[in-house]
Amino acid sequence: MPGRRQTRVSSFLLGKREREQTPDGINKAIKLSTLVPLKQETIAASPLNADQKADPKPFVLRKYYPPEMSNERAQLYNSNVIPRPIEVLEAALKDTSALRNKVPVGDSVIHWFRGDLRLRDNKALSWADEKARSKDGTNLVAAFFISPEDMDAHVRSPARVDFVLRSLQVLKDDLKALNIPLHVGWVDKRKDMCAAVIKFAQDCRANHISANIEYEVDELRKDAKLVKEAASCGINYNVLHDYCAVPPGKLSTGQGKQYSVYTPWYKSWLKYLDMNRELLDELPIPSPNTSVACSKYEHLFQETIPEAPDFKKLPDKETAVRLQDMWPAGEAKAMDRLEAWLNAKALTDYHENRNIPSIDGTSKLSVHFAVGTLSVRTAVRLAMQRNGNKLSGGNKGISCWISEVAWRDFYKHVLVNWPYVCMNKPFKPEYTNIEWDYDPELFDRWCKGMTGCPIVDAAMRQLATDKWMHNRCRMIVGSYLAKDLLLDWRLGEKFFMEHLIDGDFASNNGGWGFVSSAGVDPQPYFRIFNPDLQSKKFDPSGDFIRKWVPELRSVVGNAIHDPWSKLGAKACTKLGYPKPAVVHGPAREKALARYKAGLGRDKP
Ligand SMILES: Cc1cc2nc3c(=O)[nH]c(=O)nc-3n(C[C@H](O)[C@H](O)[C@H](O)COP(=O)(O)OP(=O)(O)OC[C@H]3O[C@@H](n4cnc5c(N)ncnc54)[C@H](O)[C@@H]3O)c2cc1C
Repeated sequence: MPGRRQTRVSSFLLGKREREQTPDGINKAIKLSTLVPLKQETIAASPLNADQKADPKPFVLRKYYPPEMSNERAQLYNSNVIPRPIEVLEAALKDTSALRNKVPVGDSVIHWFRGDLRLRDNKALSWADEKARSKDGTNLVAAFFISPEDMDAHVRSPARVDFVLRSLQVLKDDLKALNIPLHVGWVDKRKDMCAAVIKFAQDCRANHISANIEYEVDELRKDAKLVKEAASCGINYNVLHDYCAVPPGKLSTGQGKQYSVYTPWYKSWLKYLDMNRELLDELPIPSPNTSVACSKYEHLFQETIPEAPDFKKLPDKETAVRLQDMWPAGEAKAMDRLEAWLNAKALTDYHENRNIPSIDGTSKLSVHFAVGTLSVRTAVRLAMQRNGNKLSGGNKGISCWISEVAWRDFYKHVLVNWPYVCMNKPFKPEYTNIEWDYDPELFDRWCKGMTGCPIVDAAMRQLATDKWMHNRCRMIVGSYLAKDLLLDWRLGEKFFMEHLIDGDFASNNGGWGFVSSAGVDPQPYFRIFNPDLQSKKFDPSGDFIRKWVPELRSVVGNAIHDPWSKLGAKACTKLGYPKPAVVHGPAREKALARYKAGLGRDKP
């Protein structure tokens, strides 16, 4: 194919996650010289003309390019030589506990909202409420800080940013009804976040700040820093586990290690929750501030929710209105959706239909879990109650749904225990050695849903329009990218984050690890999806393809799954449907050979 570039690029990263922190003496393996020069703007991946020179860095997409961590360094986390960021946070809490325990209540208590944009069933918010109510005249004050640099570093999609801002408006109104002000601050540089939070607390004469723990590496480090800096100012910064039904670190194998395979982890998750049902107890919404006491915060009540920074704005009004209709924001809408789902026949049929993308057979609650407008505890508790108080067994659809919700916990546990997955490092370090193709034309076709593989194209176009993709399709397009196209899976991972409304680091990274085989093992075997068979099995009628690929709407029967070989080039050209980018059989052989070579063993 003219202009096609085949370039091996393994020494730089494909998006910023984490700059490697380099405690003295243990960062020798990191070659800082491999850093790619800074570049601010996204470079669109586009085909080259035959006479254009191949760019050795076709996928330099973002401004931060820390080098990929060495396998040796990743191993240092596994062998407990480098403390995990959660351990650093725990140590900071422990070291400052004497100081923090002595802090008097103050004029107000701050709750810092982050990925928990709700009042109901919110651990740290409840703690702050209790603290505020422990002294007469103390107010509960809420805060949220927008940082464009954080949005950039976490690769937030404009759709997700928009959803968060809409949810903040709802939250502000709900809090106002309780006389609780919500301050939405703006912090340009993420390095200034701790200072901004402390300053806000001091302005409100607050001695206590609460927040729920976020598990991404940079967030854990930020919290550890804030615990110490706040303590040195006489402020108690208290963080609690809230984002999982079972907090990370609670489950371990017989050898005391974190599980890396889902099924035994899930059995342990069920057992733990059964033995500790109180973990699912609902926490009350905060009690109101007295209007007299909080009148001094009038200026905070008057504040408006800022707009998204320019680089995270939706492209136009029409898209904004469409997403608003499709994904109503805020806690009340999350509960409406959960309640409707718990009463829907689709829930009891979930085990049978959840893999069929043409059926509306899943909850579509992921965006609410991602931004915290819904607590996972609430969802599991209510589903369990609907299932005769059983977490497993009982109704097949309901127990299957609970087991899917558990995947979300699983990937957060993985992230906490193997923090290097947050640093562009595959869970299985040996997968670093796979030689990926970095072909801009193939990547461009995948992104645009123009691969000539109908089920892949339908799914990618669903993502472009709805900012959401069905789970089965996420697996199909992921496997197609990493195995049929042999493109670096991290390109796909990043593209998903840039577009999904429900983009969540742990679940996305876990999903991409699964489809590329470089992640934790859901099944202990290597597999390459055959997109044609997947299409026939999970979209047997072809309705999903017809919905999203208008070029193929008139195609009847099984030809819809593989039109170029069934209808021929002439007919497909007439329909305007692209020629397949690769043929699955040879692509599969090539992928197997590449994986075997990279892993240095007979079988991948
Ligand atoms: C390559 C890939 C990338 C993914 N990226 C994300 C992501 O960025 N954010 C995200 O929330 N999910 C992600 N998932 C998981 C899953 O596809 C979505 O959670 C699901 O499609 C959301 O739709 P739903 O709410 O209707 O799910 P339902 O089927 O109704 O499931 C209920 C909830 O369970 C959780 N869940 C279900 N399946 C999974 C799973 N495989 N992994 C983790 N959690 C799960 C979700 O919170 C979901 O909302 C990814 C999966 C793959 C294979």
